[in-house]
Amino acid sequence: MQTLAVDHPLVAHKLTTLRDVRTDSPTFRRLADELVTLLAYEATRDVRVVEATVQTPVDSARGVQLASPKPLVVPILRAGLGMLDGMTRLLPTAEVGFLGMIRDEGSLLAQTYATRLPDDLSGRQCYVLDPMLATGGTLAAAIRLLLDRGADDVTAICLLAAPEGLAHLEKELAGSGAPIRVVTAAIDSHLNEHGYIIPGLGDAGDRLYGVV
Ligand SMILES: O=P(O)(O)OC[C@H]1O[C@H](OP(=O)(O)OP(=O)(O)O)[C@H](O)[C@@H]1O
Ligand SMILES: O=c1cc[nH]c(=O)[nH]1
Ligand SMILES: [Mg+2]
Repeated sequence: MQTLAVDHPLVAHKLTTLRDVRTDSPTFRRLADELVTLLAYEATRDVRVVEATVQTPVDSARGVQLASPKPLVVPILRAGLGMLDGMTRLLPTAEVGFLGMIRDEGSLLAQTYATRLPDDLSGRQCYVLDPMLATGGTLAAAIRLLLDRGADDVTAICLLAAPEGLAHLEKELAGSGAPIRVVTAAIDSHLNEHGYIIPGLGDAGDRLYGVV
């Protein structure tokens, strides 16, 4: 599994404001949207393309186009939805599927409550969107579900990741055969006893959707 913490002053600046408890939900939503576009630029370095020739107004030009089948973008509801527009801005022709998952705050285990995805993902590159990689339980379950349907290349795009969550993903998904990548704005220090990322940014879904 490859992990990339994107090192860029704009990412760092936007993340700092995103963390700030004084940042209201409209601003939080805008910053999450801007951050995912910056992260998606790095996360799509391996997006599959095929050679293509087009006619310019003056001559023919050899280039590339996105390969088929089209990539699949999977926001994990609720908080992942705040990253969807920023991702489709970069990959407008991608298909979008949905997973609704919620972490039980006692057991910290992820439950899936909604699945709107193709049954067969053979040969598909998938980009999973979830702002927070804390224990890794949610993303591990989501990526496992995609691999079980045949996905052969999965990249998770997060805003914050905890070392514990990265280690969990590594353990759960090692040996899956398909390339698994995590692209994040930062790797934070640790999880607290409630499974929250420290220093983190609080509950991403609550901050995105005005739950005070
Ligand atoms: O790595 P984990 O320990 O699984 O925690 C990360 C998950 O927790 C939060 O979701 P939550 O369950 O709070 O639901 P929400 O997205 O609707 O807020 C967050 O959006 C991630 O999906
Ligand atoms: O810090 C955390 C951990 C899990 N989920 C969140 O939204 N924030
Ligand atoms: Mg969530």
